[in-house]
Formats: sequence, structure tokens, C-alpha cells
Amino acid sequence: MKRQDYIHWDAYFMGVALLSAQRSKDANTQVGACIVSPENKILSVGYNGMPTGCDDDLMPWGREGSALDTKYLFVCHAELNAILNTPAGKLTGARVYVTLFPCSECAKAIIQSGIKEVIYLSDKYADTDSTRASKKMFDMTGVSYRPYEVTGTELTLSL
Ligand SMILES: O=c1[nH]c(=O)n([C@H]2C[C@H](O)[C@@H](COP(=O)(O)O)O2)cc1CO
Ligand SMILES: [Zn+2]
Repeated sequence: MKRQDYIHWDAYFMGVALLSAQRSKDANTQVGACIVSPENKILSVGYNGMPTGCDDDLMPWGREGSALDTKYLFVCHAELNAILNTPAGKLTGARVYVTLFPCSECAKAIIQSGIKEVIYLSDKYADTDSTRASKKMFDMTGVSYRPYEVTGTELTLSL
């Protein structure tokens, strides 16, 4: 008989997104994304980080102060990184697992890339205009989104 306690697709891909998030240098919010084809093949992963070549140790990671002294103008979001890590035109019909609901800039990139479904873990910025704008655009363009159904599965990685 086959093994019964294997993890299901959603747990597998959200697990990959969570593992990717562990690469983030952001002390406040670590975000991971995993893009998957309709055939359940992983196409790309990403996490929030400074653009390639921008030294993590020289860039600001704060949240407050003048704009140029915070991370916000600089950080490349997890979803955008995952999309940019893929050859153009290859994401049609794909879905993306994200540990945080996409902001409006990432929502635009998701729509333009052809991704059709978003599965998210946290929606902690649900009451921001950015998240509202994302949902408005997803609703208009037929990109579906659903919360990850937490199963209580615990995975331990010893590395
Ligand atoms: O969709 C997203 N994807 C993503 O990678 N991020 C990143 C940018 C920042 O590094 C961090 C958010 O920072 P904070 O929660 O401290 O405001 O998460 C943030 C969002 C949504 O805000
Ligand atoms: Zn974003």
C-alpha cells in the first residue's frame, strides 16, 4: 500500500514558498513565492530582497524616516522576483503560492504575466489601499485568489 502521510500539492508548494522566505534579509517581513504550472511543476521561486548588485549590507532595511532611508523604494518583492526569474511568456495559466497577499505592483505583474491563481498565507495588509487595488484588479481580470487552507501539517527541516 502506498504511504499515506505524504504532503499534498498545496502544502508542498506553500512549503517551498515558506522555505524561500527564509532567505529574506528583511527583519520585519519575510515573503516567499513559488510559481507552479498547471501540471504541478515548479517554474520559479523568489523572496523579497534588494536588487542584484545592491549590497544588502549597504542598503537600508528600516521602515520609517525619509523615503530614501527606508527599504520600500529598493526592495524587490518576492512575487516580482519569482516572475522575473522565469523566461518571458512561460507563465500562462500558472498559479502562484505566496506567503503574503500581493501588493498592487505585484498584482499588475501577476496579471500581465498570465498567472491565473493566487494562493496566499497571510493577508495582514488587507485593510490597505494597495491590497484593495490588487483584489479589484484580480476580480476584473479573472485571476482567482484563495487563502491557503491550513492543515496543521508540521514539517521539520534539519540542515
Ligand atoms: O506583496 C508583497 N511582497 C513582498 O515581497 N513584500 C515585501 C516588501 C518588504 O520587504 C516587506 C514588507 O515590509 P513591512 O511588512 O515591514 O512593511 O515585504 C511586501 C508585499 C506586500 O506588502
Ligand atoms: Zn509586491
